[in-house]
Amino acid sequence: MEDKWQEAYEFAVEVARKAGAEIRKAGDSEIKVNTKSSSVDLVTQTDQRVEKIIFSALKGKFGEGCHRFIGEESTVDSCVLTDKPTWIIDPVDGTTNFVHGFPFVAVSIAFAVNKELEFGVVYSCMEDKMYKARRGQGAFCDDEPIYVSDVKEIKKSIIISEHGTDRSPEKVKKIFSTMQKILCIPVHGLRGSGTAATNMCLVACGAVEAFFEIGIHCWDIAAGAVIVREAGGIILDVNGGPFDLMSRRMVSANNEIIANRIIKEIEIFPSPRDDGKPQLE
Ligand SMILES: O=P(O)(O)O[C@H]1[C@H](O)[C@@H](O)[C@@H](O)[C@@H](O)[C@@H]1O
Ligand SMILES: [Mg+2]
Repeated sequence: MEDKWQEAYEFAVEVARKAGAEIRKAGDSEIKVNTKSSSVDLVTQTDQRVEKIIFSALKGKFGEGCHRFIGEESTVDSCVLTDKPTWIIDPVDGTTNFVHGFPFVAVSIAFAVNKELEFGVVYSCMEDKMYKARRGQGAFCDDEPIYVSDVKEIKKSIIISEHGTDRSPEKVKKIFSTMQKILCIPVHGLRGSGTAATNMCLVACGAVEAFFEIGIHCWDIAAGAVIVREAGGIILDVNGGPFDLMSRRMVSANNEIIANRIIKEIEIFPSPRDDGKPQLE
């Protein structure tokens, strides 16, 4: 049977690598910082320019007719998944890191058809590491197969959590209360790279056991979701239900035991969905 999406997958890897090179060479002139949802939710000209580069490469190859595009800096098509082939893109995941020269910045490109994620590509451009996965065909870093950790005891785990860009006191209180409860299980450690896409790849390659966050967006996690699953991991909603790409919350983990142990400690707070539908409790 013809494999319809292999060419698109390989092209996405090429585009991610080129986009990463553009990020690396962006000089100080481009790091003119603007803000979005809060004074700490940063965006730069590089975010906008690199998204344009990615979009024009994909539209040039696949046309604008039947493919839809969801991108952090434009969301020309609203964040509603249809059955149409849909690209879900974060051109610079870890923008704050990029502005500060903190070396974890990723290009995240995911592709969905019939509302199912077909492949994900995450290029950690400062590390020059290419993570990728196609549904049902395994996960890779620089073409080497990667697998989640086999740790089942929470007290032998490292957990990643991020505080996000919302600084409202009630949310910050819940985020840090959750972190405190997890830290004092105790786990071996808490970490965070500052980019959700990279955090998910760290789960996929077994460097950490889980990453959870409330407040991320579909473009931050769509590619990482494919990579975690194909590396043998699991992704759930923070309430233990099924993962919902547009819900702006998730737990990704090496196995169900670790995922459910983390879920027990998470203090959930509301976060408006990417697709505008009412948020679940
Ligand atoms: O760099 P972004 O694309 O804005 O996403 C980041 C976010 O800024 C940061 O606060 C964390 O939520 C990360 O998990 C996101 O990837
Ligand atoms: Mg992002």
